[in-house]
Amino acid sequence: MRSRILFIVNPISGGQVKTFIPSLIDQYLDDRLYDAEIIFTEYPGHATQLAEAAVSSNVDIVASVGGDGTINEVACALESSSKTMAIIPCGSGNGLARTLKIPLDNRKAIQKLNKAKIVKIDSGTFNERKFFNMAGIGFDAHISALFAQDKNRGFKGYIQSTFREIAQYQAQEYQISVDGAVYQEKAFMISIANSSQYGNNAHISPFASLNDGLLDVCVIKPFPVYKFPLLAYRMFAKLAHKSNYVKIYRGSNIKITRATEGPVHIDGEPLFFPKEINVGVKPLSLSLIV
Ligand SMILES: Nc1ncnc2c1ncn2[C@@H]1O[C@H](COP(=O)(O)OP(=O)(O)OP(=O)(O)O)[C@@H](O)[C@H]1O
Repeated sequence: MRSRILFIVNPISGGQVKTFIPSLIDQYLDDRLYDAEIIFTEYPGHATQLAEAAVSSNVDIVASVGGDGTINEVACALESSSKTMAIIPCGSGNGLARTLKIPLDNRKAIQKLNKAKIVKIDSGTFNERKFFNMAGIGFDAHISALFAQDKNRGFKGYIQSTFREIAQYQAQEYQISVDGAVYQEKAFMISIANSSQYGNNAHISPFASLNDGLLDVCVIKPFPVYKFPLLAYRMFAKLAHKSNYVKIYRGSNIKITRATEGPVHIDGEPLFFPKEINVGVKPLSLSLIV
């Protein structure tokens, strides 16, 4: 029997047009295996609504065609359901897709669905919100907020915002509790890693695992701006843990407290959160085709 698959396409992710996606699906998805439907999102949050409707329908698989933000919207609806998710990476960073080794070439990613292998991954919670790749506080939350307003999405825009802001950003004090141990840290940013990378192969926590039931709390200490290229190099070389400016704690029951409420990001999407953030993990709660 053919599986019913719904492709949810975010037309703005990655700053590239997606009009070619339906013909790629038509050409490369095996129609002996799949009965496909394709819907383009019309506004932020629409992917969650479409995926929620799919959960209570006879759709078997929901494919997110976009970046980590679109994956988050779809996965929020599918997490802990009986449905399986697929990913066709079309974002700016594609952190989760890269970690799962899903081809970035859309044709190959679609063809892979014809030889589906299903895995389960953990998901994280950041207060009441779910995340699947990375959540964070500090500089990257600040950049996410700026990037969300930028019409020119994509890697270049992200790098431009980072270089413009990095020298002015002020580190903050945080209290971090990880499975009962309490640490006081002044941090440039704190990233909670389910996967190892932010996207674009920038690995902040090279040994983070998507299926260990744990999250990595990566504290990036304040650093002189001239050290940024070395820190960036270490991330791309999967050596961030060797930096004097990076500390990684691992656990499942995490609480972060800062002086005031402020920005956070959840899978790259900016939000405003209270000063106390409870972080948890739901082991193996999302089924994914890889
Ligand atoms: N039709 C739409 N119009 C405007 N925004 C949309 C639409 N559909 C979805 N969005 C929003 O687009 C945002 C960006 O999506 P996404 O994260 O997938 O792309 P990206 O940021 O370019 O990639 P990555 O997260 O991999 O860096 C999300 O916040 C999502 O809510």
